[in-house]
Amino acid sequence: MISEVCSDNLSQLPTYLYSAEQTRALDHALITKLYDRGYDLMEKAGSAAFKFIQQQYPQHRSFKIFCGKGNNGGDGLVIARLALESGYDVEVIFATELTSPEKELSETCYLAFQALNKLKIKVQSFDSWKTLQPSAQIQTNKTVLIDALLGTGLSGTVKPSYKAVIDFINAAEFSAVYSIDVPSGLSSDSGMELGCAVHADITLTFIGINKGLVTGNSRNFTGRLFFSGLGTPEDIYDQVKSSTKLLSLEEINTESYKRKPAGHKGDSGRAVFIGGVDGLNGAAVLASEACLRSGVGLLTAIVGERAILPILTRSPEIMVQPLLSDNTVSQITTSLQNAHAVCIGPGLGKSSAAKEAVIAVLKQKLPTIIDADALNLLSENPEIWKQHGHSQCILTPHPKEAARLLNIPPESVNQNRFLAIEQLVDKFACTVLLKGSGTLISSKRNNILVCICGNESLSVGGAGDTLSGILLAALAKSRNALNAANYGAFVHGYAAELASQDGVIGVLPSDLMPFIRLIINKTAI
Ligand SMILES: NC(=O)C1=CN([C@@H]2O[C@H](COP(=O)(O)OP(=O)(O)OC[C@H]3O[C@@H](n4cnc5c(N)ncnc54)[C@H](OP(=O)(O)O)[C@@H]3O)[C@@H](O)[C@H]2O)[C@@H](O)CC1
Ligand SMILES: [K+]
Repeated sequence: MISEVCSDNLSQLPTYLYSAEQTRALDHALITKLYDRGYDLMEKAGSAAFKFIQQQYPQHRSFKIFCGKGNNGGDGLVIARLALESGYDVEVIFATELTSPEKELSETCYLAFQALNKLKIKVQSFDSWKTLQPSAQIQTNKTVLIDALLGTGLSGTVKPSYKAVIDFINAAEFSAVYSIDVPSGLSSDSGMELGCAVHADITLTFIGINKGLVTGNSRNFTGRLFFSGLGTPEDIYDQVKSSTKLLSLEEINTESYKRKPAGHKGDSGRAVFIGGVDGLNGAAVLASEACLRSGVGLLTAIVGERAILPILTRSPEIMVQPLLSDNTVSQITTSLQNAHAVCIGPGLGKSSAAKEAVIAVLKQKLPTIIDADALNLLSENPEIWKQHGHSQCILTPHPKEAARLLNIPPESVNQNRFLAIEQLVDKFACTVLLKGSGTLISSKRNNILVCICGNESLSVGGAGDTLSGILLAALAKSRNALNAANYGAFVHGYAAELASQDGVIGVLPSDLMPFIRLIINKTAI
């Protein structure tokens, strides 16, 4: 069975995600158990890929198959043979010159090459193919380009000869670009392009889903991502332990989010939000409303003066007070007396009152969400966390905030989000939610969840504030930081998808509110 890797299919997808090395171990275990040779598995992968292309593009009878010299290229050669046997018009183009196939191709790829050779098809190198057909004459209409250049075996920056091919593919206007296993050039470990990568319309990946296909920049390249387990038996997966999981509702205990029929407001969680000072008032409005729509029982918002009126106008249910600049500590200590959870940071600013507020909050040792400016205050004043940090916190950095917390350049976070979250968890010993496409959540070493819900509608100001509000309600109700982080990320991302039904552009974080409510009512059962 082939399933699309998307929020609607989470229950059908495998639980674990794998590194390139782990995928190789899975392949090896599978070949040892079920097949005589790696080539039989390649036949299976190629055949699944060919059938899927036929299904996706029934009108297209022309394939241009770009191959590398490893097993990813071998998959392409199997597709080429099957397509020729089915009467398709096929061209096979190797990225570089092939002078001695037996020596240059991987062992398994060479077997696929020999099988294809029996059909007497001419295999060309990219350079000679390009010379013979100036780009103006290259037939792209009704032609599917199959990208079998590089798969999980890519290491280091893409070599110039391959980059030239990838640049050509991205510039040409084929009807569709279909990547086998991984868009060539994308790291299947980090989700970042290694110099360049193919922009696919569809990617079909096999056996295990690579971690790099669901986070980082992967969505810029994979197009729609599909997965086929190729009938791999369950016990093969038991042989390769992964510490990274796909976040689905099965990972979340939604029991605490239910309403008791005879419950009262305190049972639904008492929460306090601190932030939204003047100039940044909107953060408080969005976070407060998202918190209410996420079902919190009672919310107090301690905010800048100018946020009071808009908050009360939108949501008179909220108890609002101005954040005092001269008596911050006692104000916060009093407000938190009966609270189940607190969120500090969105629109907080970095004034001395803000710093005092962060310390006062941490001293209470309550379940706490630390976001935005509160994170920056921790970066600039590391002694605050050293003295007052605790494990019931959720830190919610975006990559730049994460870089500041770790005192490393932002590129280092982006190049390896999985490593960055491990370092954050090591350093802060609490739950961390690393924002970005394919949100990562972790509360202990060797245990990372990847949330694939959400889309580019969230790349606007205010999206993070809305997430903070959802997390605050979840934390006030569950009082379990990891569970609340998982649920909050799921609800926020999925609400963004539902709010984007007419397109992702122009969706406002405030548009998410009815969908937040809808998802919580549907899932907290
Ligand atoms: N295992 C199995 O049985 C099955 C595996 N399957 C398939 O195999 C794929 C994995 O195959 P793989 O391990 O052979 O690696 P692959 O992705 O083809 O890359 C190796 C090639 O890339 C090259 N290369 C590397 N770095 C480079 C760079 N920076 N820039 C440029 N080139 C670079 C490298 O060249 P070299 O460095 O050796 O000169 C070598 O030629 C997997 O994704 C799936 O599609 C399926 O058929 C199921 C069965
Ligand atoms: K590929």
